[in-house]
Amino acid sequence: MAQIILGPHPKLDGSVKKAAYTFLEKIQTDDSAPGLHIEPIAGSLDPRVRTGRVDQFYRAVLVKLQGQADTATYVYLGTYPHDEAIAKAKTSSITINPLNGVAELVTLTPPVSPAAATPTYDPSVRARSDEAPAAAPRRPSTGPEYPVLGSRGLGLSDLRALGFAEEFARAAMAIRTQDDLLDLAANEAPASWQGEAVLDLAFGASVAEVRLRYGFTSEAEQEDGDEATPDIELAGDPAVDSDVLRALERPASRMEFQLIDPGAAGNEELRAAIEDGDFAAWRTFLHPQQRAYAERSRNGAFRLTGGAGTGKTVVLLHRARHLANQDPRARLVLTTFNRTLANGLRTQLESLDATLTPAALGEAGVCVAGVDQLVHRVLSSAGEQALGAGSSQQGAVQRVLGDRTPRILDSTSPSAWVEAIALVPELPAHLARSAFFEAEYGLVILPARITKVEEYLAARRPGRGVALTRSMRRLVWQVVSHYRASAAAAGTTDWDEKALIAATFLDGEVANGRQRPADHVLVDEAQDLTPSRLLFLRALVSPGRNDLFLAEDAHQRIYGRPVVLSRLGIAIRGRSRRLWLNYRTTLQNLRYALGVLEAEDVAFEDTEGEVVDTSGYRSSRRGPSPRRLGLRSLAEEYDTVSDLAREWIEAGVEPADIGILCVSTYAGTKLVGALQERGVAAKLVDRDAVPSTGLVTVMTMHRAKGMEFPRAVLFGANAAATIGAKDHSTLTEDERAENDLLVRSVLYVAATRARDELVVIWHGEPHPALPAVAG
Ligand SMILES: Nc1ncnc2c1ncn2[C@@H]1O[C@H](COP(=O)(O)OP(=O)(O)OP(=O)(O)O)[C@@H](O)[C@H]1O
Repeated sequence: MAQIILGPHPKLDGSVKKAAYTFLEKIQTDDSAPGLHIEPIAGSLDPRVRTGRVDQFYRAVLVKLQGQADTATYVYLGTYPHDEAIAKAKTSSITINPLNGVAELVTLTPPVSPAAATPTYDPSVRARSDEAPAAAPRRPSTGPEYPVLGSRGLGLSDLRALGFAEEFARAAMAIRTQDDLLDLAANEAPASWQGEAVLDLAFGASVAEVRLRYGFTSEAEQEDGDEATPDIELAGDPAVDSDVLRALERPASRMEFQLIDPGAAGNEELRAAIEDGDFAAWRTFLHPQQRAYAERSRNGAFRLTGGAGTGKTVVLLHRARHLANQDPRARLVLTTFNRTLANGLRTQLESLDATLTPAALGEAGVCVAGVDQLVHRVLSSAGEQALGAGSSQQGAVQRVLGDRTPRILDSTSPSAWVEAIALVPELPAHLARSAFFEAEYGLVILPARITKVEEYLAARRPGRGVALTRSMRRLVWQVVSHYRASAAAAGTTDWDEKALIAATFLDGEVANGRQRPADHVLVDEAQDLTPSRLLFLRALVSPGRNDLFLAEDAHQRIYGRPVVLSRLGIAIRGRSRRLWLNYRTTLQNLRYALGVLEAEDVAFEDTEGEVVDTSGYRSSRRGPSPRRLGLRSLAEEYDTVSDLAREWIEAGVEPADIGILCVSTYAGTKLVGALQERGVAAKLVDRDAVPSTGLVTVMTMHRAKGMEFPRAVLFGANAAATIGAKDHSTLTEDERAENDLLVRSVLYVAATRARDELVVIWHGEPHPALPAVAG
């Protein structure tokens, strides 16, 4: 038995992939098998380097680490044609960065004098990843030029103290534009952490923050206010195998070195990494911050924030796997805003680890479902009898809604508020609106479990814009009573009521000595959840270690209204962290998308009631600026988008990887017809449908939440496009401000779906929320 660590290695030709995988698999079983020919190379500068026979023409390059251990560990550095492999083997080595303890691949240069070989860093390492951008030519910069790092008050000594290689640090200090620094980081960084950390510094992170982000300082030290000087002891001796093995486990080393666990899941990981052309790096190479959030134990509810594409979902998936592996008896819930998004999570979790046990709510394993599906399961398995009044006490239904029948499983009609409002004609016009009642009911009345007018008269209404006098409150309560009475008569509830009844039922079960149905609850898209749904999620799990983990991005709130968790009794204080690095979009597309959020008097609040700041969000990839195409008519828009799709398909893009995002299902249906007429096969992907190979994907901007496309088009982005409220002119001032945030969030979600190319098309005037310049 031997262990394999995948190190930085170039992508393999199709012909040799299978042989390389078989070779590594055999090493795992028996590294002394004669056919493998694992041998040292005469004249190699690092005596630990070996080559092995993959087939007649190809050799693998490996570093063998054993020390006193019973089994050897082989770090795989790639498969090359014979002569290239020998040359590589002669000069490759793995060293330990003396300043931060990170393991790095280096190319040794033969000593001129008898002194030891000196390491130089191997830039070919950067060619390893499928995801690595092609080296973009340095282009003349259009923006102001200044030494990027110098203007942030950083000097060469700061970079050297962090552990950057001298040559790279000098080159970085000389760079005068962010774009050139992106090129340098992508093509010349000696190690992954150095490429990312230099960009963090350029985008505003301090030296102390970089130490924390890459695990050179622990969170505890940082929280104690300890600036943490580099611990050189911690680095170890690169000549000692056990020290190198320890260094390979450091979070920043694991950005490019990955230990393959023995067993089925590990073998699948190995196969995917070697054989799969579309190998998804997210399954293996986490950013140290992502790893910390996926693996660190938390003493209570935790909140992870981050812009679109920063890997919040990836962290949740890895955390689910980590917790499940730590305790196979644990009952995990992985949930999100709706069923469509939950289906996406399930597929991704399976691709991360097919060996995880899918489970129903309350069983050991991972239960993946939308929040409302979970609510429904709790209510239907409890049964209406158990939810209603008992002989001695009120049931959950009565505690939430006051006295009524326990028939609740059907859904209240969407027009119910309009009907209830009509029964109270004294209500002033600015209150006689469904939007007001939905908000008042969902944000104030339900979470406080108010069932009587006196309670409502005394209720606190934090965060509600509209002030209410006592007499107004009485009128509002009359409407609420009508709403509840007609729903009781029909035996219906809305989804917020259902969620709160389920939460109240679960709390009651605990009071009766029964268990809550989950041990860990992981939530994606938490910014879209209403207070009742958040209270339901809180009620699924007892407060304690690793109980509730919420991932959110306030800028992507396209359904709910801002909610402050502490007002719901969900304590996060001190357990909230942010991700900065966008893995999905190019910097150009990201800048454009962030432009959608920037306007005077526009502020987005997160679930701690803080205004969200976008400074520091960045991508490591460069690409073309988004194209903005203003046309004269809808027909021209159709022609243009058809030509674009055809052009991309002819250039080899899979049609389903082209996402055309529209403002409504109606616009999408018309567009699919127009594309077909122009010879482009397309599919409207609605609700739970999924994209189909061979057909261009058309979907609404809302439905695009959680998706990504190598090529994305925002279609029909006209000034008159109806994205939020149907009739803007009838909105109150507060509602207009709320609607403006919603529209910006929808456009931000849509613009951040593009991986490589983004095109924005409209006719007439563009939507005013769209930035006037490309990214
Ligand atoms: N460590 C990583 N290495 C490579 N790719 C990554 C990594 N982390 C995330 N990604 C990729 O970045 C993209 C965005 O990740 P993910 O969907 O988890 O982000 P998100 O923050 O949940 O985005 P959104 O809020 O827009 O839904 C995905 O393609 C994902 O595979």
